Amino acid sequence: MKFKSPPVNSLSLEFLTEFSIGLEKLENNRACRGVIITSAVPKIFSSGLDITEMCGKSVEHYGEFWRAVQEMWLRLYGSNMVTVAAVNGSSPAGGCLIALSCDYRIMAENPKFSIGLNEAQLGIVAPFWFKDTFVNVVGHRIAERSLQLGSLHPAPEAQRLGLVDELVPEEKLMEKAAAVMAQWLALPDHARQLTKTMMRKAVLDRLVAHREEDIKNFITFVSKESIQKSLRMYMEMLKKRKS
Ligand SMILES: CC/C=C\C/C=C\C/C=C\C/C=C/C(=O)SCCNC(=O)CCNC(=O)[C@H](O)C(C)(C)COP(=O)(O)OP(=O)(O)OC[C@H]1O[C@@H](n2cnc3c(N)ncnc32)[C@H](O)[C@@H]1OP(=O)(O)O
Repeated sequence: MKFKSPPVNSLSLEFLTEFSIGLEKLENNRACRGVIITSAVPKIFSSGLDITEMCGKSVEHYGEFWRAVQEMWLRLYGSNMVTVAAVNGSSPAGGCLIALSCDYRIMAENPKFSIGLNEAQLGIVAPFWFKDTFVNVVGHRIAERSLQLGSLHPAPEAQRLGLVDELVPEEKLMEKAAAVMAQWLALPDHARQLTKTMMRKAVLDRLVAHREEDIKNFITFVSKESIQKSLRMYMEMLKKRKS
């Protein structure tokens, strides 16, 4: 799957819905045993959740948007397929969550590309299931420090922390992703799938059990004037940085 929503592959409601439907179709296709996720937008894997979806909208819209974010994660993290992220650009916040939800992460070895859960820098808090996914990849201590600081890690640091599994030159990224996919697909599906479920079930079940409460929390949180102000200021900062 190649993300192609310029300029930055931000995860809008429309993008998330299309992504989830795409994953569902592949999941239901018995001929498809694995998926490599990458980007067709130069230098950007995904800029994370579309901030405009969280600014100045109705309570109903926030609820619909958050349900779509949850749905995407439940499908990807809970997928029976082998999932490989070929991270060919920067990948903050929700973009990082997509990579973290895959079975294996390969990143282009460009130190200008960074990845991490930087929510704290926006004045918002990564939800518990973003945090759980992060902890399952890098461990509690690294996740705690990185989350509190809202760190975006340049590719070499991300590899040192275990946030990505390996770095390769950009031109070799897809070749390497295909080799990793072949290695994972060489195992019998049932054994690999049951093992994956065993490792991920507790974290998936936690969101499923608290899904409606999580939506309510998101709506309450994002509707606060202080949070709206932080998000507006962050968007302004992005635009100013450009000019
Ligand atoms: C108690 C808790 C309860 C519940 C939980 C509650 C809340 C938690 C909620 C959500 C978690 C949030 C997750 C997220 O994913 S938030 C998004 C975080 N993303 C970022 O911080 C990335 C921001 N973008 C960038 O740093 C750069 O754009 C990037 C490095 C990706 C690319 O840089 P480049 O120089 O190539 O492009 P720009 O000129 O900066 O951007 C082009 C264009 O795109 C707009 N843009 C960028 N990112 C976003 C985005 N995420 N959403 C919307 N729009 C975005 C940018 O403003 C430019 O627009 P324009 O000026 O109009 O061209």
